[in-house]
Formats: sequence, C-alpha cells, structure tokens
Amino acid sequence: MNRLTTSPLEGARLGVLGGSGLYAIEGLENIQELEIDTPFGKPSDSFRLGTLDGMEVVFLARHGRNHTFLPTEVPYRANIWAMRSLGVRWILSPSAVGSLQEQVRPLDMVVPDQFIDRTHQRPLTFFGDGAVAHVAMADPFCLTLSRLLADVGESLMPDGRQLHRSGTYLAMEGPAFSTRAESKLYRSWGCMVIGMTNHTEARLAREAEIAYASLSMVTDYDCWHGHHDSVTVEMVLANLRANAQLATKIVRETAKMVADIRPVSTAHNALEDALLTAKKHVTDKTRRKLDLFTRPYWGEFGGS
Ligand SMILES: CSC[C@H]1O[C@H](OP(=O)(O)O)[C@H](O)[C@@H]1O
Ligand SMILES: Nc1ncnc2[nH]cnc12
Repeated sequence: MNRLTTSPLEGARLGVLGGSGLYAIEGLENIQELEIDTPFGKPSDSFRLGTLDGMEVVFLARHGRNHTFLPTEVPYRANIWAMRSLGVRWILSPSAVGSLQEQVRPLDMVVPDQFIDRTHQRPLTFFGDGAVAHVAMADPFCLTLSRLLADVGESLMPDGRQLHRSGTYLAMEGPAFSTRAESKLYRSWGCMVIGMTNHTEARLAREAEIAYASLSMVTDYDCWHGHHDSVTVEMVLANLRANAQLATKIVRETAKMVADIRPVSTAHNALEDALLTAKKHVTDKTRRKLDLFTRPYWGEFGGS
C-alpha cells in the first residue's frame, strides 16, 4: 500500500457546519458562494467560502439556510464530500443539544468525546458498491481539534457558565424529541447530551479523512428533569439566540488557532489501514465515486 509522502494540510481549509439557529457566520469576509454537485447528490445549500480571521473557511448550514431539511433528510454524504472537494481537512460543528445531566446546564457548552448512535434511517458510509473499508471510530471526534476548541472555549466562557471538555453525545433519529422513558434510559447509560446530527457527520468525516469536533450548545434539559419544562423548539431557539454570539466568538478564535497550528490529526490518514478491498477488484464506477478520498492509497483514478 502507498504511504503518504507529502503533508495533506498544505492549503487546507476549515469547514464550519452551522446547526439549528446558525445559518451564517459573522465575520466571514470576501465571500464566494459555490453550488457543488457530488456523486452523493446535492448538498443542503450553497457553500460560503471566505476568510475568517486569517483562516480560509467554508461555511454550510446543515439544515439549509432556511432550515428545510429534517435531521434525517440532511444530505450528510453530499455535505461532507463537497467539503472535502473544497480542501477542507478540519470541521467545527456548532450544534444544539439537550442536557441529560443535572450539572450540564442550559447555556453551558460541551465538547463531546464519544457517541452512542440510536439513528436508524441514514447512510453512514461512502463505501459499499464493491469497495469495503472499516475506519477506526474508538475516538470518534478528533482529539487534537477538540482539545484546541475546548481550550479556546473555556477561556471565553462567561462567569457562571461552564464548558464541559468531554461527554457522550446520544444521537437520536428525530424529528420528534425523546419520550421520557428514552431520556431516562440514555441518562442511565451515562450520556451527557442528546442531539440528532453530529454522529452521522463524524462517521462520514472520518472516512473522508477530515478532523471533526463539535461545539455542543446546551439549550434544554430534554424531558427527564423534574423541575424544568420539557424541551420545545421555542426553548431551543431562545437559548441558541442567547448563545449565538459566544459560539461565533469561540469558532472565530479556534479558526485563528487552526490557521497558526494547522493541527495534524489521526483522522487525516484514517483510510491508510482501513481499505480492505484491493483496487483491482473495484469497479470504475465505484473508484470514481471514492477517488477524492482513496487517491493517496489507490492512486488517482484515470478511468472514464
Ligand atoms: C431545533 S431542536 C432539534 C434540532 O436541533 C439540533 O440541531 P443541530 O444538531 O443541527 O444543531 C438537533 O440535532 C436537531 O436537529
Ligand atoms: N433535547 C433535545 N433532543 C434532541 N435534539 C436536541 N437539540 C436541542 N435539544 C435537543
């Protein structure tokens, strides 16, 4: 198998996947709008390319800028493929989550380090159609990027509000919120927060060799808490509005750090030991679809 010889990070960009309530990013300059088509269909919206405090950034609203995609319907594969095609090698994902633990309060932030996946209606891989790969997911978020994000976030949290540096994100299908029995079950599993989008993105980002980290903004106590109202969209949006400026500040400061450090991640060569099918057994159609990711290992695909 060929080994990587050049740095994959020269000229690499930072992607930002804006979640619920975050449909643009303040401070992005020299914006270019790009429509991208992919072998996995059309992404959620056009991409906004620009510079954010010295870093080249690509922004996408994951539910579309008018919030028209359910969590199940978000074209995750197209979004991640397109990000990679634009040279993105790091993704920050500011997202709304409910809290499953008393000490994790609305308006706190979490940089999660684990997932439990309870989604069941989504494609979770770019592979298949005759090409098999098994990437490592023991650490599903990039440890290096998450540490950077948590350091920056912690330094910017106002008094009385906390950034939690680790925790398990329970990924549910939605769109309805959980039942009380489910919420209590997830608590008993030790999960810290609950959301509907990040796990799917992290899985695909890993296959696309993109480092992924989440800035999970706590908006509610889901529905398990005896003394707090159960989650509603209104509650989520009100707390997101209250947190939007801080989230933007954290993303901007982290972008500066990424520009300076250009952190290397194990995600950047996740396919190196993951590809199982020898390329001679893979059809041209599948090679073409996967070429963006498999090029360093299988060589550039020259077929028609
Ligand atoms: C608006 S409440 C449910 C919605 O909020 C979260 O969105 P995102 O992860 O895109 O910030 C959650 O995952 C649901 O999609
Ligand atoms: N309680 C909750 N459950 C699922 N997704 C959410 N996003 C924000 N709050 C949520």
